[in-house]
This record gives sequence, C-alpha cells and structure tokens, in this order.
Amino acid sequence: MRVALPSRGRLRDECLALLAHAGYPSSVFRRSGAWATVQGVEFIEMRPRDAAAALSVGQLDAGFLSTDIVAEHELDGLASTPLGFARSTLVVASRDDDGRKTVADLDDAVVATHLPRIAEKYFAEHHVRVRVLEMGGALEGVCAAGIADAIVDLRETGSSLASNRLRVLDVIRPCEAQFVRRDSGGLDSLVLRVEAVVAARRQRYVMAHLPTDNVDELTEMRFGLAAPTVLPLAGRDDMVAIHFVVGADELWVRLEELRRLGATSIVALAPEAVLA
Ligand SMILES: Nc1ncnc2c1ncn2[C@@H]1O[C@H](COP(=O)(O)OP(=O)(O)OP(=O)(O)O)[C@@H](O)[C@H]1O
Ligand SMILES: O=P(O)(O)OC[C@H]1O[C@H](OP(=O)(O)OP(=O)(O)O)[C@H](O)[C@@H]1O
Repeated sequence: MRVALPSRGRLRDECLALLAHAGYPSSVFRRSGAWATVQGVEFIEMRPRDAAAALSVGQLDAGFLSTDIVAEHELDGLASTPLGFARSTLVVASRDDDGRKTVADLDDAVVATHLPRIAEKYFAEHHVRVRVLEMGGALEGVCAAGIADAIVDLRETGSSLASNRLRVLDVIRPCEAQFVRRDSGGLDSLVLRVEAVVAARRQRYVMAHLPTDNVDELTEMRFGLAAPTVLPLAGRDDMVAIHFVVGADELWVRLEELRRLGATSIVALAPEAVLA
C-alpha cells in the first residue's frame, strides 16, 4: 500500500500531526523524495499535485491531498475523508476598479490560475467564454500587470486579494485537506485511525454530577453520540455521575444547559479517538 504525504507546503505539518496522533510517528518522515514503511503502509513524500497525478494513473493507493487538487485531477469519484484543516474557498476575482459585477462580465477575458481544469469546467458551466492561462507561480499582480483580467485562486483570510486590489466575483467551492484513496482493503487500519482522530477533534467528552431527579430531563435533550451514561455516586442518592460525548462546536451551549439542570463538578475533555 503506497500513500503520498505532502513533502512541503501548507498541508504537510498538519498531516504529520494527524498521523502522529493516529500512531504513525512523524519522526520517520524526512521530506521530498523520502519514503518510510510504517505498520505495513509505505508513505512517500511528494508534492500534493504530483501525488494526485500519480494517484490518477494508478501508481499510488492513497494520498493526503486537498479538495482543489482532487477536483483538478478529477479524483472526486474516489473514497475521501475531509480532514478539517487547510480550509479555504476557491474564488473567481478581478480588479476592484474594472467595473465588472458578475462572472458573465468576463466574456472574452483571460483568467490566470493554478487550477486550469477546474477553471475551464466552471466557465463552460456558466457559458462564459474565457482563455485560461495556467500559472505555476504566484498569481499576485497578474491582473494589475495586465497579464490577466481575472484569477481563479484560493482565499483564506482575503489579504492576498485585498493587497492586490482584487474582489470576488463568485465563489466556486470550499476546500480543505482530504485523505483520498482507491478502494483497497490494505488501508483499513489507516482509514479507521484517521477517521477516529478527525472525529475526535470534532467532539468533546463531558462528565458531571447531576441531581438524580433531573436525569430524565437530560435524556430528553438527546445530545451526544447516544444516550448519556448514568453512574451511581458512592454514598449519594440525590446525585449521579453522567458522561456523554458532544460536538465541539456546541460544547459551551450544552455546558450552560447542564448547569441550568443543576449539574456540578463538570469536566470537559478532548478525546484521543472517537469510533462511533
Ligand atoms: N491560503 C490558504 N489557506 C488555506 N489553505 C490553503 C491556502 N493556500 C493553499 N491552501 C491549501 O493547501 C493546499 C496546498 O497548498 P500549497 O501552497 O502548499 O501547495 P501548492 O501551491 O499547490 O503546491 P506547490 O507549491 O508545490 O505547487 C492547496 O491545494 C489548498 O487546498
Ligand atoms: O486569503 P489569503 O489568506 O491571503 O490566502 C490566499 C493565498 O494563499 C495561497 O497562496 P500562498 O500564500 O500559499 O502562496 P502561493 O501563491 O505561492 O501558493 C493562495 O494561492 C492565495 O494566494
């Protein structure tokens, strides 16, 4: 089983942290061109774009890529786990002083991008005729220099667009890191671990003491993976211990609800792994 790992760039550090968390120690990874076999999986360090190309011709079994690179190499049909980091938005942008209001105003325009296939497809779907200019390097300044009329690029904070006096004409899609693989049983263990770590990052484990009379009310609230666990407290009839898992994004609302139910000794922890 051969799996590509980013040898550099924005995806690398978080992918290594994810793998370390999943029990594949990052100390064995040495950057570009290196490979290491860990627990039966051969990890090969390469540029994500090259990994996508190799995956598309069947020379790899899996790779840590991103939504945009997956779409550019038409790998959308493969099994994929969104990883929740390297989040950005793929946008069409043009100069903020060019008078254009929508993508329809780009008819006959030149559009520079690192992602030519996505751009061609997008404009064909929108029935806008453009010439797509594939760029390998930075897109900064190409519109100001008159080399292109617009760009298709990723936006995270928006500071690159702002500093180049560009504004968004349309949003194409949200993007994030993804673990993409061909159907193959040999990766079951890696897939299970990666998904357990990603799920764990989105959840919190909560423990508390609750007045016994309020357990029914807690159960009716139906939060967590399943029904909350209710355990006796030594020498107490009036209180029980409760344990449950809740989405990280709703943690604070749930803790406030718990408090209103009379809960005390509330402890919330980040789990290491969640396999529902
Ligand atoms: N500003 C950003 N914020 C968040 N994610 C980003 C940002 N820029 C890029 N990404 C994501 O990280 C992925 C890898 O980007 P990176 O810049 O490391 O490589 P690249 O430019 O595609 O590769 P190379 O430099 O080897 O051509 C992108 O495909 C994208 O999904
Ligand atoms: O909205 P922002 O936070 O400014 O991020 C967006 C920028 O980040 C990426 O480039 P990167 O910085 O990786 O450099 P690159 O152009 O060399 O890929 C992307 O291509 C944008 O230019």
